Amino acid sequence: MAAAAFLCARAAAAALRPPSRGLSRRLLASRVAAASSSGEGGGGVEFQGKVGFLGLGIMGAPMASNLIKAGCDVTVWNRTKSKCDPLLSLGAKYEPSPAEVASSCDVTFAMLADPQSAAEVACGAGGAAEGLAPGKGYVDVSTVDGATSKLIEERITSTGASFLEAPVSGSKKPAEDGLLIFLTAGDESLFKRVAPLLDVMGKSRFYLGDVGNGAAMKLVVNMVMGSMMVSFSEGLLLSEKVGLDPSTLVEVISQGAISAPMFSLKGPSMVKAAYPTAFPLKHQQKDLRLALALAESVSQSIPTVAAANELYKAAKSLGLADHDFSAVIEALKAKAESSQQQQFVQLSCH
Ligand SMILES: NC(=O)C1=CN([C@@H]2O[C@H](COP(=O)(O)OP(=O)(O)OC[C@H]3O[C@@H](n4cnc5c(N)ncnc54)[C@H](OP(=O)(O)O)[C@@H]3O)[C@@H](O)[C@H]2O)C=CC1
Ligand SMILES: O=CC(=O)O
Repeated sequence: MAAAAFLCARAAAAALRPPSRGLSRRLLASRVAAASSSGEGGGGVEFQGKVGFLGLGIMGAPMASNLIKAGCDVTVWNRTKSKCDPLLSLGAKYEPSPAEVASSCDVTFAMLADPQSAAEVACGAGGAAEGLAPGKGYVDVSTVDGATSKLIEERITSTGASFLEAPVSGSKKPAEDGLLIFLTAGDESLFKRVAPLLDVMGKSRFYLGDVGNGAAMKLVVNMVMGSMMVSFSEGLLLSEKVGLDPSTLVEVISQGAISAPMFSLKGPSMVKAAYPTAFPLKHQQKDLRLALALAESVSQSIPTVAAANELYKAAKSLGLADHDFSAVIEALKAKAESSQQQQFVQLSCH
């Protein structure tokens, strides 16, 4: 079972593709109903309990918002309390700690920045585990490494509650549109229980077996994405250097075999040196760092990813950590400038 991946076919949800900007309350509510009545997932029991949501950043806020719009009874918490306000205006309740959210809800989702914050919010003082008990569920949708996920699982299940890791593929807009891809692993009955909720927030869900497999799948996907972005950046800069219009390159790529939504989406703003944050560069670098450790654990060589990681680190040191990850192109520009300066110094010295 651990190695087997099951994509749950959800014909009803697939038929309910969202409009281009966000999902209407009616559409979201119908998604809950469709997923609940589809009968798949061990009975497709309708989710009627209370839902907690911890972490209202770029991803957590629209995910929680979609649950509220779908008619779920949602209680939120965020370290920076002001980020709860838009959700409270939509009808969410508030509790002052992760423990209190978990104790007042049947199932609690967590969407935190990194392994450290995910572990702290789940297992630290006032953390979710303190409010959990048998019958409750904890679903961590943050991108972390398998070891962190297993540590969280151990603490959560020690309370008698059940645990599901469920990192997501898809960025800010897919989160707004309810089009995320869930990469889940862990307690299969919890997976089935929260399926109607996952179907509100996402377009598909994979169940991958043991805890760690969801994290690993997410890291592999994101290491490919991070390297693709570096390669794309190199292409944009080279095209410009040799006198081509990089906007034309974006168009050419969009029509061929290497076309990818990411290139079409990010390319036009990258050409204008604009990097509105959808996926923060610091998180992409974190994912590459974790993917490198994953590869190391099985002695797998991933030299392209290692090189890409260095570039994201350089971009962070240029102050670009909170920009979109497409700002990695600025690290390449800085490299080109510094090698030009070095050439100039060498020429002047001779
Ligand atoms: N953005 C994207 O496109 C995608 C991101 N992801 C992953 O999802 C996760 C969240 O990403 P995103 O929403 O973009 O990130 P953000 O940086 O926007 O949000 C991070 C969240 O974590 C909270 N947080 C950070 N440190 C702590 C801490 N020590 N204690 C408590 N809370 C903390 C923040 O709280 P506060 O508001 O107080 O800072 C905030 O709620 C990451 O793991 C990321 O890799 C996955 C898919 C896509
Ligand atoms: O983790 C980022 C994403 O776009 O997926």
